[in-house]
This record gives sequence, C-alpha cells and structure tokens, in this order.
Amino acid sequence: MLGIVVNLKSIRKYQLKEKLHYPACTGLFTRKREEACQLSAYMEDEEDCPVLVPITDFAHADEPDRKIPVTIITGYLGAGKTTLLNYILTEQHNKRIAVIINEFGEGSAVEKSLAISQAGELYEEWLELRNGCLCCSVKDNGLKAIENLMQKKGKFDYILLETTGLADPGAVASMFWVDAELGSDIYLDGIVSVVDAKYALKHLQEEKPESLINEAARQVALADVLIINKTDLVAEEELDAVRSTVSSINGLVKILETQRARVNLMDILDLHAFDSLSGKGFQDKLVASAVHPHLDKSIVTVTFEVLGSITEENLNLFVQNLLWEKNVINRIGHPIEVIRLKGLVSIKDKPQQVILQGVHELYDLEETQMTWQDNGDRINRLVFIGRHLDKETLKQLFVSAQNA
Ligand SMILES: Nc1nc2c(ncn2[C@@H]2O[C@H](COP(=O)(O)OP(=O)(O)OP(=O)(O)O)[C@@H](O)[C@H]2O)c(=O)[nH]1
Ligand SMILES: [Zn+2]
Repeated sequence: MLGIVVNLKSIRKYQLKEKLHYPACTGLFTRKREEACQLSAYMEDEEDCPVLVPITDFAHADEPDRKIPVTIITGYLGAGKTTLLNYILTEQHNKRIAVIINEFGEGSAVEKSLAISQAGELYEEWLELRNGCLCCSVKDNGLKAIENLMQKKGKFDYILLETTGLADPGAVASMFWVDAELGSDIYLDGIVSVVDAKYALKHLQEEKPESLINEAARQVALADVLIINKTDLVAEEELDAVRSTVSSINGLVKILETQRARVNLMDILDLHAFDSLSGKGFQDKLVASAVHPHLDKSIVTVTFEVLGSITEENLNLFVQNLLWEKNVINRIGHPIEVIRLKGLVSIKDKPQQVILQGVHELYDLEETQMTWQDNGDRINRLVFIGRHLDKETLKQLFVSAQNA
C-alpha cells in the first residue's frame, strides 16, 4: 500500500517514506514549518511516530500520467520572459498550455493576467491577487490561481509560470515540489531562466552586500535550461563571455541562444528535472561538468565523486547539515551555501541507483530504474551549485558521513 511515514523527531523534520504518486522513491524532506503543517493535515496523529496514512482519497492516485507539468520561467527584469511566453502562446503546437504571468506592480491590489492558449486561440482572464510578502504571494496565489484555473477551464497539458524579475525561483519551485507530494494534479518539471545577452554580465557581476546573493546569479544557478536572449545585440566575443560566465555558475545547465526568445519548445518543456525519469541523461551531465572551484562569494558549481555506499541515515544527516543547519564552514571560514544540489548516490543495501535532488531547503531521494552492477564499483557523484563552496570540505564531509 502507498502511504507516507512521518518521522517527527521535531516538527521541522520529517520524512516521506514513499511519494504519493511515485512508488519508487525514498523520500522528500523539508524542514519548513509551514510545509510540515500542510502535511500534518494528512496525518492522523501528529504526536505518534511513525504514522502511516492511506491515500485512497486522492482522486487520481492511480493515474500518474494525468499530472500536469509546471515549468517556472524566471529571468532578470527585461530579459525577455514575456516575449518567450507570447511566442509559445502564438506558436503552433498541439499542447493546451496555461500561462500565468506575475507582473507585480505598486499598489494594494495586484492583477495577474492569465491567458490560455488552445490551438492558437487566446482567452484572457484577470485574477486579483492580494498584496503581501512577495514570496508568499507568489507561492500561495500562484497555486490558488492554478487550482481555480483548472476548475474553470478543465485540464491543460502544461502550465508555464512566469515569476517576477526579482523573485527567488527556488522558493517558488519548492512550493510546487511539495505540492506534488500532497497529491496535487501538477508537478514541477523544470526551471527555465532567461538572460539578456547585452546586460547579463553586468547583472551577474553586480556586487551585493556580503550577506545577499546576487539575484541574477541565483536565477542562473537554479536553471535547468538557460536562454541567452537578444543575441542580436551583442558581438560574438561578448556572447562567448556570457556563455562561459553562465557555465561557471551552473555547470549543469543546458544553454540555448535566441533572438526574440524563439526556442524549440521541445528544448524547454518536459525536462523532468526534478524526478528520476532523466536518470540516465543526468549521469552523463554529472560526468561532463567539471568547474574549478573558488572560495569567494561568487556562485559556482562544484562536483566530486566518492566510491562506495552510504547509509540513508548518514546521507540525510550530510544533506541536512548543508541545507537546513547550514553549519558547514569552508576553509576560509564562510558557511557553505547550497542553492541547488543534484547527485546520483549509492545507498547501502539498495540495489537501485538513487537520485538526490535539493533546492532551497527541500531535498528528495528517489530510486531510479537503474541498478548497480553486481561486480562493478558503486560510486556517488554529487553536484553542488552555491556560494562559498569548497570541494575538499564537501568531499571530506561526505567521506566521514560514509564512515560514520
Ligand atoms: N533586441 C531585442 N529585443 C528583445 C528581444 N527579445 C525581447 N526583446 C525586447 O526586450 C524588452 C523586454 O522584453 P520582455 O519580454 O518584456 O522581458 P521580461 O523579462 O518579461 O521583462 P519584465 O517582465 O519587465 O521583467 C521588450 O521591449 C522586448 O521587445 C531580442 O531578442 N532582441
Ligand atoms: Zn514580463
């Protein structure tokens, strides 16, 4: 039987032993209290540990293919996000795509334009949003908007969500990721970031006060696909510089170069960037990405490989120290900040290879279809995107967790 086992050592830590819609998975982990509270609505008794919850109430639990992908479109102000969405909406394709555009303005009420394209036909509706904490407004109303939309218009094949130019896509992404766990009809497919070829370097190199992460760099760090738009405005050398800066931040990202955001839809949709379906391609990407780490405050990608296996418990502790406790210090005394985490790991006594995914403060372990060879070496490959990353410290920490 499918169910969630909740291990409440404290309110902020729990485990989902099996995903509601993905039986072949070992867990989704978060420490966010609000998210824990949402989950507790599905629990019978918060005090008891563990608790097994049947999911017979979820309408489509046995029809995983009914779930609708959500792609988050992010990018700095003026990069071309709306141009991209307009292009997608007017392009001929046989998907029913719902687009939600957040254009947060000044004032007490913010309106959200919402357009649905079906075979080139455009409908438009306005949803009123309450103005509050930006992050919460985006999260809560974004989800509510989608639910309303699905009720009114029936099912879509795909949802695209444009976040505001200054939003942290990690916060939005983790909301959708958690929501999928709760039996929602939608799931997070991937994050697409748009950068302006002419201003990308300026935005990415902008100095922020020490404690703040450059938002443009964070958007690149979180991207599964990165669109370098407005290539008509720059010379080849400038484009090269943008390309190499972007790859030094995010060694896993797939780069597309466009004018007027004309992309091949196949390149940005159905990425399955947050589940195990892309397991094989992901492994190749991990091997390919090798970026020189530096300890300064710029965002970089760090990868390492360690032979052997690790117990699930020790792997949890390793990840939780990084994402939740944030108590891992690099060699020059700065706490390591992980924005995005991916890995293919070998869990002790598990025949399947397991994908580790982390974004914001949320992470997930999911078994893939691939099994370890009986006579081959088991290996853990990890990729971290973030700030103050120190490959040696991270690798040492993993090895000690293995041997603990
Ligand atoms: N030269 C040039 N201009 C472009 C290109 N793509 C978009 N633009 C223009 O850039 C401006 C900003 O584009 P938008 O699509 O509104 O950008 P956005 O990211 O949605 O902007 P915000 O919502 O304000 O953050 C518009 O005037 C577009 O017409 C391109 O490839 N080349
Ligand atoms: Zn826009």
